Amino acid sequence: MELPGKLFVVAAPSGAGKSTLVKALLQHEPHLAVSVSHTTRAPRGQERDGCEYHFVSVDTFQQMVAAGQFFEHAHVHGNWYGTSRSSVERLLADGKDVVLEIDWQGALQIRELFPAAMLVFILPPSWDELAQRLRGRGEDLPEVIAQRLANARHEVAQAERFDFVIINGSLDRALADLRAVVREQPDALRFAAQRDNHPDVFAALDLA
Ligand SMILES: Nc1ncnc2c1ncn2[C@@H]1O[C@H](COP(=O)(O)OP(=O)(O)OP(=O)(O)O)[C@@H](O)[C@H]1O
Ligand SMILES: Nc1nc2c(ncn2[C@@H]2O[C@H](COP(=O)(O)O)[C@@H](O)[C@H]2O)c(=O)[nH]1
Repeated sequence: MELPGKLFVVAAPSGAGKSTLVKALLQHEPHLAVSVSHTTRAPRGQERDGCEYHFVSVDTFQQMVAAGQFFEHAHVHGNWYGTSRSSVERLLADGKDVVLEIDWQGALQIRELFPAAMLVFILPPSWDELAQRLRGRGEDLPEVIAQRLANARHEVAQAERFDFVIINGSLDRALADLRAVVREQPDALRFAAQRDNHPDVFAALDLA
C-alpha cells in the first residue's frame, strides 16, 4: 500500500525513552506528527483521553479490530494497543509525515502493509539504566515495571529486524541520530554499524 506521505516507526522496550525522543523530535521537525494510538490499558499519571492515547474498553477495541479499523494492533504487557487508520489518514491529509510510537510486533505489521515505512529501534544503554528510567518515571506499579523489564529481553532481541538502531544514552546524541534518520537514512545507524561502533553496549544487552 502507498501513502501520500512518509511513515516512521519508532519502537523500543518500555522506558528506553521513545516518547521523550519523539516529543523532542517533533519540536525540531514540524513537518512530522505523531499518531495517537488506541489502548485498553488504564490512563496513568496525567494522561488524558485523546492526547497520549484513546483509552477504550476491550469490547470497543475488539469491535474496531473486527471492523478493520486498525493498520496494526498487538497485545503488549497485558493490554491491547493499535494504530487506527483514521488517525494516520487524518495527519497525512493535513500534509504531515507520520511517526508511530509502537511496539516491535506492530512495527513489523506496518512494514508488511507499507514497505516504504522506516523502522527505528531505540536501545537503552544498559539494563540497569532501563530499570532506573522505569522506576524514576514513577508512574508504574513495581509489578508492572518487573513485567516490562522481563519483556524487554525479548523486545531488544528484535532490534536486528529494524532499518535503524539508535542508542538512547545521551538524549542529545539520540535526538541527533533520530533527526538524521527522518532526513536522510544514514548507514551509520544500521544494526551492524551500531554494533561495530558500540560493542560494549551490544554486549551488555546480550546482542553481540
Ligand atoms: N537519554 C535519557 N537519559 C536519561 N533519562 C531519560 C533519557 N530518555 C528518557 N529518559 C527518561 O526515562 C523515562 C522513560 O522515558 P519514556 O517515558 O520516554 O520511555 P518510553 O520508551 O516512551 O516508555 P513507554 O514505552 O513505557 O511509554 C522518563 O522518565 C524519561 O524522562
Ligand atoms: N503495536 C502497538 N504498540 C503500541 C501502540 N501504542 C503504544 N504501543 C506500545 O505499547 C508499549 C507500552 O506502552 P505504554 O504507553 O503502556 O507504556 C510500548 O512499547 C508502546 O510503544 C500501538 O498503537 N500499537
